[in-house]
Amino acid sequence: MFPLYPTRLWRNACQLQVIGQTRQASSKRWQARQQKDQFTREATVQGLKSRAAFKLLQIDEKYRIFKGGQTVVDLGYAPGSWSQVAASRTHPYGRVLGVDIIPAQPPKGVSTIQGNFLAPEIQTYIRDFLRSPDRGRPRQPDFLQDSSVSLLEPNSDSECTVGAEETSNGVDKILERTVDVVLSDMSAPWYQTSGFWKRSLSAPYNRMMNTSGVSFRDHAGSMDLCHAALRFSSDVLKEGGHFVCKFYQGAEDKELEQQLKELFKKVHRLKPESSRSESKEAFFVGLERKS
Ligand SMILES: C[S@@+](CC[C@H](N)C(=O)[O-])C[C@H]1O[C@@H](n2cnc3c(N)ncnc32)[C@H](O)[C@@H]1O
Repeated sequence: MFPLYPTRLWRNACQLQVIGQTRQASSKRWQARQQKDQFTREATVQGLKSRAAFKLLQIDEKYRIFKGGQTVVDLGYAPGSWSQVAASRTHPYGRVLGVDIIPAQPPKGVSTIQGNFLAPEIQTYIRDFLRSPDRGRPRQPDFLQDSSVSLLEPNSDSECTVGAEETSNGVDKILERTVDVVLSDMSAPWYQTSGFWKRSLSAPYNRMMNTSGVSFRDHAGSMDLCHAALRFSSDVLKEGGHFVCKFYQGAEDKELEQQLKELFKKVHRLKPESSRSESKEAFFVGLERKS
């Protein structure tokens, strides 16, 4: 029997129900928006793990960051569409290492590490992986395998750089800079408390939200992740290597841009067409790491 006069517990229960309904409504709106979105539809058609692929494809179209044979590190790879693009662009001798805090099915041809990139022990593990030049690299071209991202044609000027640019064991012995491209699409994950929660390796988005929706919080969180990605790049990127980093715009992004300019010959700030206009996300591209 419901109490005649609402108790505090009862009022709280009603409030929780309203919050639950609002969250369900917003997740329904999110699903409806996804269904209408042209990039989401295109991603499904092309066998890509998410629409995020098009942001990287548009960046690569503009700045030509990928070549065959490169070593690419993809920070915050899940569900894996950037890694799919990188694997396809660096095919057949390239290697792609994805790192994510949440478990996700590794895309084909991609090595992955699950862990918090901000944790020093995880970074040590990543560096150990990268130090062995052949770890995660295909021994021979995988011509016979049918690529699930066959519609992503490699750049016409692709070439295999293994053995051409590197020292005999593939490692820059002095600085241990083994990486050609660092990508970071990290944004602090927020657990969903209701909605379409699902226990699944192949749909990690269904367990997480990418942002809190509070712009200062998202900006501050993204600055921490970008600074960490930049510090890491400064240790592992080869001279001439490139850096792509998603960030949420705010008061501190100028300082990050300045730091990028110290490390790279050219720095661009952009918002690709496929990035939702209402979102504060934008991207920095650092081209050609200085010596
Ligand atoms: C927008 S999603 C990346 C989408 C991905 N680029 C793609 O194309 O499929 C952001 C990812 O960053 C990951 N992430 C956030 N903070 C992280 C951290 N500290 N360490 C590792 N991964 C992190 C999240 O778990 C999430 O999967």
